[in-house]
Amino acid sequence: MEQATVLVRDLKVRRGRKTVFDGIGFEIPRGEVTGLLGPSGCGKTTLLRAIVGVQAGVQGELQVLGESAGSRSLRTRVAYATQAASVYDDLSVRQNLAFFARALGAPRGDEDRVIDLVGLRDQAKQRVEALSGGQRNRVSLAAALLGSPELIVLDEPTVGLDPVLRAELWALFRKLASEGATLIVSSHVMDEALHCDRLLLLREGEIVADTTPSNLLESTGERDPEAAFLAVIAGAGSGAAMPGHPRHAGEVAS
Ligand SMILES: Nc1ncnc2c1ncn2[C@@H]1O[C@H](COP(=O)(O)OP(=O)(O)OP(=O)(O)O)[C@@H](O)[C@H]1O
Repeated sequence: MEQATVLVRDLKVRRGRKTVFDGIGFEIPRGEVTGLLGPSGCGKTTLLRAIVGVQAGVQGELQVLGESAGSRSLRTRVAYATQAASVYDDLSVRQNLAFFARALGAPRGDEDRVIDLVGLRDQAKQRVEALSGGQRNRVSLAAALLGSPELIVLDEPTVGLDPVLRAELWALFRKLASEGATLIVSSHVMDEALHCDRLLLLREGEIVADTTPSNLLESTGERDPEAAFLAVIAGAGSGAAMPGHPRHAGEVAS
């Protein structure tokens, strides 16, 4: 069997006094878009931070592309775009990306490739401070795509975007996956589930479903992901999803 891009076993994470995860496990296959979905505060950002190796207080097994999460050798193979755009306001879009490209050792001219990918060619010469919030976030996303990383981790990349831009970004994520990249995309908007190949549904630090969009709808008998998520939660509340119980591909707590 092909090695999973991300393999998590008995993961425990403490943040301050709070236990955010108390023994979760799952695998993320290569070349797919996995949606990490769940309500605000359920642990999405904490899990993404653990996967990219920047979260403190982590215990358990966490393998990324065959290495321990956060290993030095993963620096250029794994990209992470946080919720808050981390870009320089007083530089233009192209200057920002040229700077990050040099820092990463990305190929010459890679900034223009990623500017085109995120649809910011017309804004390339504009200073970031003059962009809209959604455009700023796309600069951050473009930075994550520099150097063609194998694993791309995106924390709520579509938040605050209009429906047209959202659809364009999901089309981009699908294109990157079709070219072989593995994407993990978090969202608290359940409708975004339908764009993903796989879903990890989180609630209060527990994986309540590790499934596909079609299995989620089929197993709950619901038509839309929001209702399906609520049905899964209702099932979890009845004791079907035990805390820390490792779930298998396609399994839904119901
Ligand atoms: N620095 C911190 N110290 C202590 N607890 C924290 C810290 N950051 C987050 N938490 C707690 O950890 C839990 C998970 O937070 P996390 O940010 O991972 O959730 P999330 O699903 O990404 O939420 P959102 O969708 O609102 O970004 C929450 O209960 C939160 O209060």
